[in-house]
Amino acid sequence: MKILSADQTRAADAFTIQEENIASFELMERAASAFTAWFENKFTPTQDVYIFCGPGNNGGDGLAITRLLHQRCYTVQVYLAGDPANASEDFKYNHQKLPTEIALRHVEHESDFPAIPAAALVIDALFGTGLNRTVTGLYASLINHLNQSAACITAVDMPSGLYTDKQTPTEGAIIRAKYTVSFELPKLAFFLPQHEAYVGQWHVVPISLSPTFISEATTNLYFTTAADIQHLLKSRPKFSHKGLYGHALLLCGGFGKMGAAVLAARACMRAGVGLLTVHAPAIGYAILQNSVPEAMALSDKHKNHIANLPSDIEKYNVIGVGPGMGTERVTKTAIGQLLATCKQPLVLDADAINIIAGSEKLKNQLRNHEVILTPHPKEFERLIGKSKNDYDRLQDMLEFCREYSCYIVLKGSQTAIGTPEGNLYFNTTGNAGMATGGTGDVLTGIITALVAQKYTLEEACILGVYLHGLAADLALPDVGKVSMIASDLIDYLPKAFLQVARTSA
Ligand SMILES: NC(=O)C1=CN([C@@H]2O[C@H](COP(=O)(O)OP(=O)(O)OC[C@H]3O[C@@H](n4cnc5c(N)ncnc54)[C@H](OP(=O)(O)O)[C@@H]3O)[C@@H](O)[C@H]2O)[C@H](O)CC1
Ligand SMILES: [K+]
Repeated sequence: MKILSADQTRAADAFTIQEENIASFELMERAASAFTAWFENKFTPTQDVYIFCGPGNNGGDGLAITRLLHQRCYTVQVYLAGDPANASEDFKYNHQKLPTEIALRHVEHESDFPAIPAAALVIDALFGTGLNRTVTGLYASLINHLNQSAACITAVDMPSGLYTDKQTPTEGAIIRAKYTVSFELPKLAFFLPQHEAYVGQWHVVPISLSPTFISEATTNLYFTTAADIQHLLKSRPKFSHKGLYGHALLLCGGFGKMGAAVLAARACMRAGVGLLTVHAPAIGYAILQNSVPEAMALSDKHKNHIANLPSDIEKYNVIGVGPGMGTERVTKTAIGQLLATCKQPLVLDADAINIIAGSEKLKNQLRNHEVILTPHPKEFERLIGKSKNDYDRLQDMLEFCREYSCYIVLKGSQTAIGTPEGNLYFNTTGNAGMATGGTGDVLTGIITALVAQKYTLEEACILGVYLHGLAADLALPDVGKVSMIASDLIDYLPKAFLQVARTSA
């Protein structure tokens, strides 16, 4: 699914209004009704509601929501910050439609700020996608006043003070919402870790914006939904044999870190690879054969670290490298030999990335391969350098993907996938239980298995990241966020595959 910019959203509004031959206030009514449906599903009318409106259409939404919640027996107080003379047409329309028993109270001084009870519900309808400068003055004081209340804040469309799709100047005040309810499609700002405190948990409600406009809109920004995944998963013909599903090689493991190799190998098998061979240091041979009997094992001549490559490396159709591997000199030499000789697609993770990050020569050799890199933010920083903020980091990532013609899976609470063509895909599955050792090794095994099964590198990244997070979501009710371990993701991977297969049937 596409992520549209603020300008594109405004254009979508105009296109929809014209295409359906409706008035703009009718589209606003759709937005307000959709928000209200979400709100009343979340909160019962037992808590007082305080709604704060700006002078534009975000505020117009706020007035319409006031009316709709009042009709649903919520106790609502509504406040206007800003000059009503500057109000938008649709704001004025909804102002006239306010029930007479509801007074729109003007906030002109800090003394007009209402005391907000901790148990109250606040709806932030000050600014949305029309924010065009830093919030200062009375607006900033009001936002700070709301943030300092213990009330639960739900933002309409955007947390006021936050830009929709570019870096917000840090000196401005920004609403810290517990929930943000946006319309039709999520905003780019929702996917950036730096905004979590402002956006909170984001939700999107449909308002039937023109499908024609959306399908014709150009963007390089996407977020992955179950609908997107459905057509990706390949079905398996009745007369299948393991040769059809690839033979992967994993180069991984090291002294004291053989668990990473076991996790990657188990995940690779559970993700459907036909055959798997794991090449690990000699100390890992028995461990692998005992822990992952489904995989074949090769023992490096070196006892504790990977120092050599298998002699028949050309027989594998994908090579996953890195989990638990370490960065010993002998291993660096082996990585250099791999990049200089092998022709297969590579999935590079963890210490394989750290080794490459330390050598311009090795980095330049990425250009000669089909490569997926799966760094966490620290490994990313070693590889590409420190970015000023999350927007710059995404641009830096796309620049690297383009320059080295590779795919990057930047792991995080909403993993971002960059492609050589300059596209960005944000994942929507997963949870905080995944913040535990070994989950990256599991992802490497999954993506390696998908490439072995002839998914394109882009498909393997999108599908692998989605299934990895979905497995964690399926595990959550049974193991919880605190007790979740990497092995749970492997154990729930079959259910994740079955769930995606069911929806695609
Ligand atoms: N398809 C949809 O998503 C729909 C969204 N809707 C809602 O409409 C808003 C966008 O409304 P808009 O009127 O364009 O803008 P805002 O309401 O966000 O802002 C109002 C005006 O505020 C001024 N402004 C901007 N930044 C500041 C600031 N830092 N300090 C003070 N004032 C500011 C600006 O006017 P100026 O003349 O002062 O420049 C803004 O125009 C969207 O978010 C949704 O909530 C519709 O309901 C329809 C469908
Ligand atoms: K808002």
